[in-house]
Amino acid sequence: MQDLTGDAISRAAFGSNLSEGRRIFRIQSEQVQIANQMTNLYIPGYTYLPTKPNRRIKANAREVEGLLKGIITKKERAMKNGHADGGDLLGLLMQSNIKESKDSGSSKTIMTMDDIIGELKVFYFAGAETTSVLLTWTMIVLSMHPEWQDRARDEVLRVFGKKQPDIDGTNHLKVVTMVLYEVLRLYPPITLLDRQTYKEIELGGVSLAPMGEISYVLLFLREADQTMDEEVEQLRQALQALMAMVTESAARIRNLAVEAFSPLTLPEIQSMNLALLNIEEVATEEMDSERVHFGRRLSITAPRRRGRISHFLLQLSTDPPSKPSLPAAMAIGAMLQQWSLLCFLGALVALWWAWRVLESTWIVPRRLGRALQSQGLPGTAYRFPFGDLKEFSRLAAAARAKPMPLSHDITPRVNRLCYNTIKEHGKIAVIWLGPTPRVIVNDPKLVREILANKFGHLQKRKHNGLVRRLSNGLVSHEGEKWAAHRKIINPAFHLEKLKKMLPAFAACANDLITRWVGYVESDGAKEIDVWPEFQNLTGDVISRSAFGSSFSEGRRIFQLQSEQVQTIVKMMNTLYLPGFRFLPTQLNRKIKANAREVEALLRGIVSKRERAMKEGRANNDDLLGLLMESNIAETKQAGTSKLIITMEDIIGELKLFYFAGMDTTAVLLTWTMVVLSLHPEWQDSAREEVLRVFGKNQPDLDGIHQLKIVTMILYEVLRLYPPVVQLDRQTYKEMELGGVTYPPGVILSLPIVFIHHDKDVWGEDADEFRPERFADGISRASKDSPAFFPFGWGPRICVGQNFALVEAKMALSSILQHFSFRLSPSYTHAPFPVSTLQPEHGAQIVLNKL
Ligand code: HEM
Repeated sequence: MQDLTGDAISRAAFGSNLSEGRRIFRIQSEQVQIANQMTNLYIPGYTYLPTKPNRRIKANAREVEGLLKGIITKKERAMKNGHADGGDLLGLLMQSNIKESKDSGSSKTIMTMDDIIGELKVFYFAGAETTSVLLTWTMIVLSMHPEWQDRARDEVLRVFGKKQPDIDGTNHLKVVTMVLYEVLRLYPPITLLDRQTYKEIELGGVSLAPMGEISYVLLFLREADQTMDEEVEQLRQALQALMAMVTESAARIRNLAVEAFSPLTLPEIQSMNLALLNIEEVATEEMDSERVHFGRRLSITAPRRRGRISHFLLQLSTDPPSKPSLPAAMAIGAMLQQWSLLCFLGALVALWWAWRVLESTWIVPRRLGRALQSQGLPGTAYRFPFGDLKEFSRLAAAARAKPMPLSHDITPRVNRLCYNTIKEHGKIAVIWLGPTPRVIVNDPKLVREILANKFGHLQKRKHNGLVRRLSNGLVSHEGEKWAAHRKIINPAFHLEKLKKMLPAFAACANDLITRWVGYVESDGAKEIDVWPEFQNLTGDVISRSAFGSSFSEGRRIFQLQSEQVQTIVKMMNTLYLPGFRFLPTQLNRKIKANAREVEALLRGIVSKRERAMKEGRANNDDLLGLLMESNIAETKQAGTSKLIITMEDIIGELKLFYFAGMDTTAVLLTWTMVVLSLHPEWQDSAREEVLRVFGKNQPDLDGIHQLKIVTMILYEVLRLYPPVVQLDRQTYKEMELGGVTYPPGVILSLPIVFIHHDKDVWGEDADEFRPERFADGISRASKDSPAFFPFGWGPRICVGQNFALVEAKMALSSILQHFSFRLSPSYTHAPFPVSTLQPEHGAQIVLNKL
């Protein structure tokens, strides 16, 4: 119900920007949870402390505001260009704001951007949670009273039959309305309303002074020991009594406070090793700047604050404690000893860190650079400490700044530094993105040799701990661990297992089509940005096929994983210094908090499944079930009692499925839509094939295997726009390759996108879209066969390639059955590599219902 009402607000507020809306409502729900945890004890100024909940709240608020700002700006632009539909809440709000501002004759709008953001945030707070608890209690109450459930159903069926409820009909629902009223009476979503007196008022014969609620009680105990428990308890009781009285009437505070404290004698107070006791309470003007003394050490002060409200301070002075203390000289000596030990340890850590930095940014790169140069390898020389990183960023920024024509010749935009290097130095050349040499290997034969890795001299690049938190699974394992995991994971992706997941693929594709039909029906033709739509689709597909029914938790995971990708990619394109991940920077904290949340969600899902399997009530047709079954089978075969893949390992693999399977397939579908819009003749042939094979029926696996043209098109899109533009391997032992001896520690960069566009390999038409080159299969498509590596090659080839291709064919077939499409005039062609090759400004496509 939370999902439902959040979606309802998102759609009602933002129309087609639904996916951003969803993310906002999730963050807002989290904000409510954190705020609820914090309401118990609030200390003024607390919001400024860098505590975990405070940081989280601020980061969340920034993200929500950023998202809302983006949506509003987009809407403003669309309104200016006259192609905004104003049918959603945001549109109506903005139109009304403009109209009211015009009517009032002012040049500035009445509501600023910040005001609008504030209002939108309130819609979520006020509209999502309240309506969802109403629905939830209604379901519970109607389950407890089936006779009312039946009456409500009879009424609904009488009014609507099985048709979609409409607004006229809802006005005729009498029983349903009565039920909802009664639920609202018994379970009001908001249980309590508060108001604060601001001037003196009379209410029910009692005069209430202007007064706030108790803001907090702070007990500050220093060096307390057990013998004081009793006295502390006494004082605590007195404080509670005081608080109870304070709330009665501010006018009577002083007298009652004295009463409460008079039983506490001075010797009692003195016997306590209580250095400071501090109560702050919002009080009245009457108490203003008044100090009331209790004996010698206890006083109450009420300093003025901002005229109207003042603070009420109860204080014990800090006389020397009665406990015998260390002689001053000894205490100072002990402190110095501790201090010098700390300094010494600090200096050791600093020295170690300085050595690590020097070694990694100066000694090692110079040694490796000399080893490569001496063999005549062309390329750039190392420059401390960034190498070509700054040039890389400058060229990337320059390439991004310019729009590119609607052509498939994308390599100069995707990686300008690599493009320039290949042009200047040839197909094998060195560059330095930071202090590690990177050899570009733009040769399919050598790429196959590297990916085959027959002698085990190569490994995946070792990423730092933060990157590993994104996807610590198969893709980053090496050696025996990789082999054991791959053996267990492989069966889960076999074609016959995909058959079991097909209903999940179909359900997600149907959701997408229903949503798109909804968009189009209201407008005839409709422009949508298909990139976020496909991200949602592929995230949903992984969630459903990995977790079956625990699919809604899956949604939250894929949103967090997408966010992680963005943050980590940002970090990977900067210079990484050893130990950096331990610093509490905003980026590091965000990555860790997200990783913790994803891991906790996954741990919950896996434990639930383990329990269900033990109780024999698990349905193991999803990826998680298949993985767990295969794990048990392999463990039994190996004759060990401990499972080969631990709970932590399974969590790592599941995270990886999201990371590896989501954006990759989403960009494949996105570029396919763009390319088929540019080449309508291929769109038509693909549609003819799909209609010939399936008619208007739901695509099935047998039919999917018969799709020849669709397959050729997907291959050609994967060639021109490979989702993974480059693969990296790092030498781990000395090795020989193409006549050069590489020392350990060199990165071999395999620029898939450059190989896929190389005219020497594919012919003069390499930059053109010609799916027919795949008519006789992959190996005949290029001169130097095979030179097609979208899923990698060799033992580490993508385990999910069948999954991705079946998913893409299912989605594309469903789209072709229902729509024709073309590029929108607002589309800007801007392929850009983030972790995958993404459309930088989205992919705006105009859909026409067939
Ligand atoms: C169009 C979609 C996809 C593309 C282009 C793609 C591409 C790749 C590539 C290039 C690799 C090799 C990485 C390397 O050698 O360094 C890889 C590995 C991998 N992919 Fe995919 N992938 C796609 C979809 C998926 C899906 C849907 C899943 C899972 C649900 C998946 C899971 C994996 C895994 C687990 C590995 C690691 C294999 C290993 O190291 O043994 N991929 N993928």
